[in-house]
Amino acid sequence: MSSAAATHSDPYEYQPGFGNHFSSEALPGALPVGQNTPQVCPYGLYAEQLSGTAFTRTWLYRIHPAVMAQALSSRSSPASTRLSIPESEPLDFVTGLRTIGGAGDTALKSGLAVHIYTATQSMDKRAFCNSDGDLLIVPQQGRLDVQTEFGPIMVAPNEIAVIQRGIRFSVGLPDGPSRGYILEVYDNHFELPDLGPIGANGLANPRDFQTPTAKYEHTSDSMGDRQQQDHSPFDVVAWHGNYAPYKYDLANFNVINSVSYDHIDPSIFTVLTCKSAHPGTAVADFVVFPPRFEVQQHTFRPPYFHRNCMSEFMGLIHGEYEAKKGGFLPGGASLHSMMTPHGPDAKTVENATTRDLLPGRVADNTMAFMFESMFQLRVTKWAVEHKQRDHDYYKAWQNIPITFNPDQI
Ligand SMILES: O=C(O)Cc1cc(O)ccc1O
Ligand SMILES: [Fe+2]
Repeated sequence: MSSAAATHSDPYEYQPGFGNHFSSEALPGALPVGQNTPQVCPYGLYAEQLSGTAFTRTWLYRIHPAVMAQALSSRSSPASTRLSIPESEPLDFVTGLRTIGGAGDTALKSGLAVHIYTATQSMDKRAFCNSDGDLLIVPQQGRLDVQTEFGPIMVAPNEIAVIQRGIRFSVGLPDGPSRGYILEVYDNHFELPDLGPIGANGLANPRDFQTPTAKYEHTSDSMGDRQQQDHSPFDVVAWHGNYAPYKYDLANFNVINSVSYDHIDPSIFTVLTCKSAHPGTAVADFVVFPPRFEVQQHTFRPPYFHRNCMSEFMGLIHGEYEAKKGGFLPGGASLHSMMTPHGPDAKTVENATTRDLLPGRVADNTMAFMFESMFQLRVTKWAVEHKQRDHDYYKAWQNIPITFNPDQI
């Protein structure tokens, strides 16, 4: 931490070098030693991560998390909402589909979209085929009985289904009114993440993915969406190949995490990824926050405060999300756009900084998820103006205790 020679016109101190890992303290001992996210930071500061890319990031130790400044402005940009099912409206999976936002261009096969569906009716003699991209469907309420050209898939809340570009399907609602979330990617297919040093097993294991078996319908009823036809599109009697829909039960996710100290980047919870052409970045990652043990010592265990170079769309399938217990409801959704400060709410902070760090569970019976993208999502007018948008979301961070004490050390 040497300083470059100050000239008379420049009174400030600097750290020399280009692209180094720098570090700087305005008060001695303000940087935590040997870890990024202590349970309580020196001087009562808060840890906040600012990421520039997957490979460039800096930890800031500050008096107020950046989200508090934003909370003061009436134009707070993190957005949160809860979706209700319009029970009296006859909507099926396709007519009940609404787009929250997206980026890119289907014509160039580049980008993604985030949708939600609320449906009250099964698709009746109607089939759907998406030519734009692959769909990752996350039911939140009600099973989906998905008839595909490859055979049927029954997908329940806490399971996901992937239906790729061009595959015809029709959705029945065996449990009545249903809702859920959809991630659509235009570029590539979803893949399992590279496991790197994790090795051969862990996270979502290949054996737990389930692809349907052939089942055909031989009818002469008319069926079709924009296209009419006098027979069922589900008349495939046999098939083989490596392009087929599948489902996956999130309860099978083999959770890997820190068993010593510090909060790990949530990329460790990636179920599926749609890679971009740039190493280390994804068109979209599908990430889950499952029930698990938490054992990290001398650590602030919940998600840390951060400003991310990726866009984060989150939903909750059931239970409570660890960073906003009670403040984020099943069927809700939040969007923290690129570089928008966010983090745990005031209650979570208070508990996490004062609790005994005994080994314990991160809430049982919970499943939150995140669609995380390298792209900046443009939000639709429909979503921005939705009457259930939570305009009080910023209040989650208003009462974070300011614990800074410069005389502490
Ligand atoms: O914002 C969130 O709640 C998602 C999230 C979780 C986590 O454990 C670390 C970073 C992150 O963005
Ligand atoms: Fe986040």
